[in-house]
Amino acid sequence: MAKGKQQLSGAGLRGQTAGATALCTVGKAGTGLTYRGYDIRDLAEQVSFEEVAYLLLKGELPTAEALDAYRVRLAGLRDLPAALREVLERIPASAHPMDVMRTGCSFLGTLETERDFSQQEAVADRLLAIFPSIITYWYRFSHDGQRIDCTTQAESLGEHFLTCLHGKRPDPLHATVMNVSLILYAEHEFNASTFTARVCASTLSDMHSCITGAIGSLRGPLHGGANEAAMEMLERWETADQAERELLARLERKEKIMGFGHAIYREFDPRNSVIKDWAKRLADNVGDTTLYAVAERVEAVMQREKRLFANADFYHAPAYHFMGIPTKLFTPLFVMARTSGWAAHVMEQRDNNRIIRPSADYIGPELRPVPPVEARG
Ligand SMILES: CC(=O)SCCNC(=O)CCNC(=O)[C@H](O)C(C)(C)COP(=O)(O)OP(=O)(O)OC[C@H]1O[C@@H](n2cnc3c(N)ncnc32)[C@H](O)[C@@H]1OP(=O)(O)O
Ligand SMILES: O=C([O-])CC(=O)C(=O)O
Repeated sequence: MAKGKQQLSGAGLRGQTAGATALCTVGKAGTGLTYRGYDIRDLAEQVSFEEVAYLLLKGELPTAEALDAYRVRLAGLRDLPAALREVLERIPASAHPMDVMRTGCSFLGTLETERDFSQQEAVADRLLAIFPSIITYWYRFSHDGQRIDCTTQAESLGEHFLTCLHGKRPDPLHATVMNVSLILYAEHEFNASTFTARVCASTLSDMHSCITGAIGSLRGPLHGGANEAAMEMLERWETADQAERELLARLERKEKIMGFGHAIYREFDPRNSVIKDWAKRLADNVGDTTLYAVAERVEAVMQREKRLFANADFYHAPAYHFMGIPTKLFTPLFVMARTSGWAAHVMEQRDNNRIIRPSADYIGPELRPVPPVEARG
């Protein structure tokens, strides 16, 4: 019993420092979020996702000239190799899009293997540029039988995604929200998926393996999968009152409510108010009278009943929905953004590496003899 308790108190490595980073601070003084010293709210208001990716991967915000060159570079890396297209065409429509992202990343690693670490920035740029093409090519082929052209001239990664998905240039409001969303999701210190990437990097593995592992970690509903799970919950409810009644019943049954709570933030998630404002604008834009109101009621009830706040995933659900993005593609969007942070962490880990290998408290049986097979059971 004492051992079990000890185990629980250390569960999830909560509160333990597991390394150093110059990339990001989460929850300093209980609240804020910064990327390389810049406040997330300033970044979300003033720059593009491409600038943030450059900041994370290369250390500083780009000059105007460097940014132009970076945009052109990323746009030139969007196309899919024929062999990858063939693989994507074989994945059924019933597959989860996160499995498509994981497979696409892993397969690309067989075609464009990172042979040595001098290629790391090139691999990171390629992954950033190609993920929107991977997911939309598969989605459009498996759902509509269409082989889309992934070489759009869209200026930004977000617009490229929306153009490929919907087959037309996006509404400027959607392009703006997508940009903000990608910035909010870009980086978050030693969260589970980034830590996965760093553990993998610490063995001196290749970039595709690190990112493939990170995608697997992000997929779960306790992490990135919460935006999809939040949407599935919200769309069941037709009015705010119904939402409140059924939410209270879920809480009574001690169910976890996806999109609420956080391992590090204690008072609020600074990304929430940003994406919430944009979700409201999108709701007004589409004339929504239900979903946003339901989401606001859920947020209020969670605060009142559990003192739990909405995290970055919660209002991303209605925001993406209002932009006509299928629910199953919500977490892949998180991948598209977080690839910048993951790759930056892989590079940082490689810069000052020691294999990550913690210890465990042993709670199994004492030393004992191996019984012969006929004596077991
Ligand atoms: C972008 C992101 O990845 S943000 C995270 C996205 N994930 C989610 O939204 C999933 C729902 N949330 C959760 O499961 C958790 O809040 C996590 C995984 C984010 C953090 O987990 P922890 O650090 O273990 O949470 P924490 O220690 O703060 O939990 C405290 C208590 O609140 C409860 N709690 C935490 N979150 C929730 C929730 N969303 N719904 C109901 N109860 C909750 C816990 O069960 C725990 O109760 P207990 O003390 O009775 O066991
Ligand atoms: O930091 C975490 O544990 C989860 C999170 O919010 C993120 O990865 O964006």
